[in-house]
Amino acid sequence: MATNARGLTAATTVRIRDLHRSFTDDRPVLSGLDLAIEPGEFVALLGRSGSGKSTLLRALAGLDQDARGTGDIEVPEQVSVVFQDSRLLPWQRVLSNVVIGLKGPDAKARGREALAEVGLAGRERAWPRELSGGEQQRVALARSLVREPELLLADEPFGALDALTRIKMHGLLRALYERHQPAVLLVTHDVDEAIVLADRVLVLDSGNVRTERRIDLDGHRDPSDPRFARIRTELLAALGLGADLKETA
Ligand SMILES: Nc1ncnc2c1ncn2[C@@H]1O[C@H](COP(=O)(O)OP(=O)(O)OP(=O)(O)O)[C@@H](O)[C@H]1O
Repeated sequence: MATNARGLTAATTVRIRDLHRSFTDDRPVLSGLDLAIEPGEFVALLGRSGSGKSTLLRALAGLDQDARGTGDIEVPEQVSVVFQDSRLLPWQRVLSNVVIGLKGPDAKARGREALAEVGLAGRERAWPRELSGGEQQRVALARSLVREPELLLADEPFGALDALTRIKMHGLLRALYERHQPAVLLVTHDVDEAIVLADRVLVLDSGNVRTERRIDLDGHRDPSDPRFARIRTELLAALGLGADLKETA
């Protein structure tokens, strides 16, 4: 089987073995976590507040200098990260933000194409402050995808958006995902968001993945579909919430 530069087999994009992370001596955040993500697989990660979702994502992104711990982490060469805030540079125009650090004579053309893909053609010369929160997140997505990542890490990318914009962003992310086919790890509090978007949903609890649910709904995923509702109930139970509390975890 083919292997890439870091020795991963072609059938795996992410592999984590026996991952331990903590910030203090008395309380481990991740304890013995194993995880594999296949190429092009969309995985959502749920868990109560403080369960270690961001810690796991940051470990995969190599951004966890504050944490101590052991374990093997294998990720592909090209990894992009999006956060809840767009992290655009306010002194750079939109197109410059998208292509920042990107090499090659066609960087700007690729940046323009990425902006068109997220519905922002014509806004290349705008300043970040001239865009709405949703538009700024679109720019952040364009900046991630223009690098054609094999792995996209997303830490509550829609957490700060209003409900309507969030639904639109779900459609956009799913369309971008289908076109570019990166593996995705999406951290979210929103159970419905996880079911709408992911192929597989994991629930993190007490330092490890305690529940894993493949989303076997084909085509358009409708929250009013009884099968969707059943999966939601299952995941809410895994989060320790009753069926009557279904908005967020
Ligand atoms: N830099 C840090 N220094 C000290 N403790 C930290 C640090 N980052 C995270 N922690 C602690 O680690 C635990 C897990 O945090 P983490 O942010 O991974 O949880 P989370 O599941 O993403 O939470 P939330 O859903 O609220 O964002 C928390 O108890 C948090 O206080």
